[in-house]
Amino acid sequence: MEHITLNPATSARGDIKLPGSKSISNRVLLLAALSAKGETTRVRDVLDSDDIRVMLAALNTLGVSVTQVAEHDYDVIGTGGDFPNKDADLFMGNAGTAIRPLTAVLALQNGTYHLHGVPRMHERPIGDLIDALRQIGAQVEYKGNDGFPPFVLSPAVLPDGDLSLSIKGNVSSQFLTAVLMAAPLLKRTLTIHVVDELISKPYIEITLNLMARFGVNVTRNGWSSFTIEAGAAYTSPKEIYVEGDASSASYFLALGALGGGPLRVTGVGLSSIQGDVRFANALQMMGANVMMGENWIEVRGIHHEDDPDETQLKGIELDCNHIPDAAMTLAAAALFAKGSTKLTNIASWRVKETDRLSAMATELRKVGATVEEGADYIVVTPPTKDAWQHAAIDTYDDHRMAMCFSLVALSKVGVTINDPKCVGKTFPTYFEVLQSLLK
Ligand SMILES: O=C(O)C1=C[C@@H](OP(=O)(O)O)[C@@H](O)[C@H](O)C1
Ligand SMILES: C=C(OP(=O)(O)O)C(=O)O
Repeated sequence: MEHITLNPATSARGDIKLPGSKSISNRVLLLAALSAKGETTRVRDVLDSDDIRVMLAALNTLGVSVTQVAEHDYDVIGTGGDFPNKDADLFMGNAGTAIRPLTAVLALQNGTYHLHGVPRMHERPIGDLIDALRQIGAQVEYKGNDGFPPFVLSPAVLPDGDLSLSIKGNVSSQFLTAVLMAAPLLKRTLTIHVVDELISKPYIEITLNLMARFGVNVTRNGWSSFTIEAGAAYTSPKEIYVEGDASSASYFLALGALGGGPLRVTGVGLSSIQGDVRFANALQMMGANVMMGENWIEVRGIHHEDDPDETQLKGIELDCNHIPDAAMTLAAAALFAKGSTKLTNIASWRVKETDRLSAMATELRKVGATVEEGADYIVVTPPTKDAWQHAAIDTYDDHRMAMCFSLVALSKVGVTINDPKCVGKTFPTYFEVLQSLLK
């Protein structure tokens, strides 16, 4: 198996420009494609990674004009919400931000579409979204297991008059995002009722913010209902910049905290629309020194009084429902803290790229930590000074497992990461950027 060994490093410092946000790139590419017919949107600073390639390839197959005009910039021509190709087979890889919104949009295209992905995608739930879409007439036939891809969408049969549906929010917020983004295609007033507790709420704020940038304002009643009026239609903002990826920022911010810093990331900051910028607050709770500008975040560690080479973070207890992706980075940073760290309300970890609660517990133990794995929480107690082990970390085809465990390079034993190329899902150049910061 391919692997990368990171030798023990004593510090991490430097300045990096973040790659574009996965969540924003995929939303904006789709919204640009749904904008008024013939309008061109120049989308700048798009992330170059597997998940975005899945969206770009799907739009291309669907007959949308998407032209790369510079390394990270694309011109997308609006279709008025009506894709030219009405019959397509679409490979969705393992990209939640591609398959979920596209399912809702394609269910309303008056066409026939076969959606499928990698084997893990076929284990990731989508039933709550399909159930919601069926309430407004979507025609969906599962081709494997009910509630999971693969499936075939056929032309919807819409009921008359104003529409409403109920959607469950407790497995993934991407289902609500998908229905919100597709709603203007109905050209009827749609009211969405959210049942059960909605998780990962900040991602809904990203969705609403970007829909507004494309001219669609959603009326909301807190987190319980959302209404999109009949006259809503996407219009192109002509040009839009994708922020840096706040989840990718978390690895570097943690490195700065553990490796002394100063470590500055540019691309996200006070004006970010991504919830994962709040990872910086969690690091602050652990004792790191954090500064933020509009478009940058800088972190320094707190040095141990007796040993200036050691940073001294402290364990925390935190409800991480609002930062499900960056929370994984806290679990890895917890290896270096004084005392235990308990991360709660993270049941969704089990249905992502892998069962992340189980994978995280297994790999943290290999390094020497004591770990308690609950149904929806994890408690990490760091190894004692002599209990650190150099481990070969399995990554379960999960980019975040690989990136999180790279923090262990700052221990006295270093770390080996198996199958490091899995970072291609969101950050293909991660290990090169990392090496430039470690000393
Ligand atoms: O909407 C989005 O862009 C995302 C929502 C989150 O998923 P859940 O809502 O399933 O927690 C997050 O984990 C994922 O990486 C991206
Ligand atoms: C959960 C993730 O991805 P997806 O968009 O496929 O849900 C992730 O990137 O951590």
